Amino acid sequence: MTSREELDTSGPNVPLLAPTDASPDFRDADDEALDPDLSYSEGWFIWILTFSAGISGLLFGYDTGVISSTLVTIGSDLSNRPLTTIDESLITSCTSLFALIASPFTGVLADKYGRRRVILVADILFALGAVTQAFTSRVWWMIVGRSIVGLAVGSASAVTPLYIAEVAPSHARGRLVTIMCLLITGGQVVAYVVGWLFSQKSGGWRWIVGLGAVPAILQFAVLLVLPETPRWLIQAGHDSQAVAVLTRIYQNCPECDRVVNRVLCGIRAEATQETEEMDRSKASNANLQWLHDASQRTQDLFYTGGNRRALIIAMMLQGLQQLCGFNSLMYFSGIIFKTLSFSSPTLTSLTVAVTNFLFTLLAFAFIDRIGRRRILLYSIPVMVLALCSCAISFSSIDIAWGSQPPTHQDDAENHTIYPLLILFCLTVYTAAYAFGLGNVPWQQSELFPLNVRSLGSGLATATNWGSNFVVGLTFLPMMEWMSPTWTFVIYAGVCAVGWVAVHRIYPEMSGLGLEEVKGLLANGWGVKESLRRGV
Ligand SMILES: O[C@H]1[C@H](O)[C@@H](O)[C@H](O)[C@@H](O)[C@H]1O
Repeated sequence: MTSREELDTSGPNVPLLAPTDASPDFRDADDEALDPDLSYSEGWFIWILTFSAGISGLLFGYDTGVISSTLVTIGSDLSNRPLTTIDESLITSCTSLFALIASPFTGVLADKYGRRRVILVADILFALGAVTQAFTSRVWWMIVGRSIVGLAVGSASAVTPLYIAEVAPSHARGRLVTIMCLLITGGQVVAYVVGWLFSQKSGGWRWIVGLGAVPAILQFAVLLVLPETPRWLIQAGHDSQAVAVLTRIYQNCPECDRVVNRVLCGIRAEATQETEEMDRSKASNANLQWLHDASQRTQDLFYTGGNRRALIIAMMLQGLQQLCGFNSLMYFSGIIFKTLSFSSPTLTSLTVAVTNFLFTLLAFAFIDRIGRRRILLYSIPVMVLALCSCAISFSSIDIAWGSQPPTHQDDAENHTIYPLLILFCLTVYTAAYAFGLGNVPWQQSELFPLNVRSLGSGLATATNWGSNFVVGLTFLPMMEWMSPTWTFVIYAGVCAVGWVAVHRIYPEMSGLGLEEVKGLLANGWGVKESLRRGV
């Protein structure tokens, strides 16, 4: 372990540059000239770090995607009876509920023990949850297994984007975090395919859920040899290790030493400021210091204007990502397509999952070029149009939406062009969602300064899971009690309100260093400054 004082002699042999400060004019000409990021392609090391951490995304996608096929293939294998509606609701929603519980705590743990260790613990939980589900013969143990997976998904979804954002060079941060989203949506496609392959086999559902343990074990093994993020290492006082990691990250950069120093200065300035603040307020009992620090961070998050604004933006985006209703398709598209008389509802549902994956791939290619804000402002109106067209199409067919199972009032009437039109609208909606809202909110970590980053990310992730839980719980009742037309009109309304919020308060973050964002939000929402700067 190396102390901060040792760093100046152990770091790269160039003079230290002044750290970027929190001035509203957050990026000066000198920064541009020195920008490490604009003219080189990142090396293999950063890709290894990103993909290794991103396996959590695959697990997240797989474990949320398998539920629909699992439920329809369990039959009477659990507790020697068919699943009741309550069983099905509990098995489905306990995962989001426990993810909601885990995510804010993850923030505190990731500060104390490090980002990587939290991912390792999540892997153990993923594997434990998968094995519990695969070997159980009781409904209650199935619920326990799904809840353990929920804890894993909640912590992994909070800490993985944080890990990736903290290791990524700023010019590629958007793309690298989007890899996690790519793996989430890829995991959902794999889940649908595995579900389809095993659904005909007796007891096939045990394989469907049990296979979730494999990527978890793989990730555990890989992450054991990979490093912590440079930002956490500096915060924890391991400066020489941070220098080593940064040097490997920027190895392809023409002015590697200079760039490493610049990044290091920015991080150190933030870490030092935080240490000074923490030193000023010591807990009376040393054993409770971590609790004291956590409460100090919480106060800092809520009472410092810039941090509070960052939290509002992050929570707003995560809430919007879920309340726009996309996961109702993920969980219930089979039921929707069955009601619309498609001959193979599961195969039709696969179009949703595949479209989601392909357009996340497109976002991966464009996010750093178009910018986060602009991508949302372009894609949300398409979602609104698609949802409204969907609502109109639903109003044109005569469907009585019963809960178990949905029934048709008049089958002949439903065999019209409208089911195809609805499929088309839902595909367009999915494409627009995947291009924007499906991934931009996961860029959340870049909004927060170091001292409140993991707590802020944890709370934003909790908003995601809370809203996910609400949509999962309310979609079928809304379809039944309010009609499909009004359900989709409400989702369109949420998207429209969300567009206005994005337009007013979400500044463009593309290309900014993590330490520079603080300056942008310090005195206001920073929208105008960010647009003046351009992406
Ligand atoms: O970013 C992901 C992705 O869009 C998934 O398809 C969706 O199921 C998740 O809820 C979301 O967080």
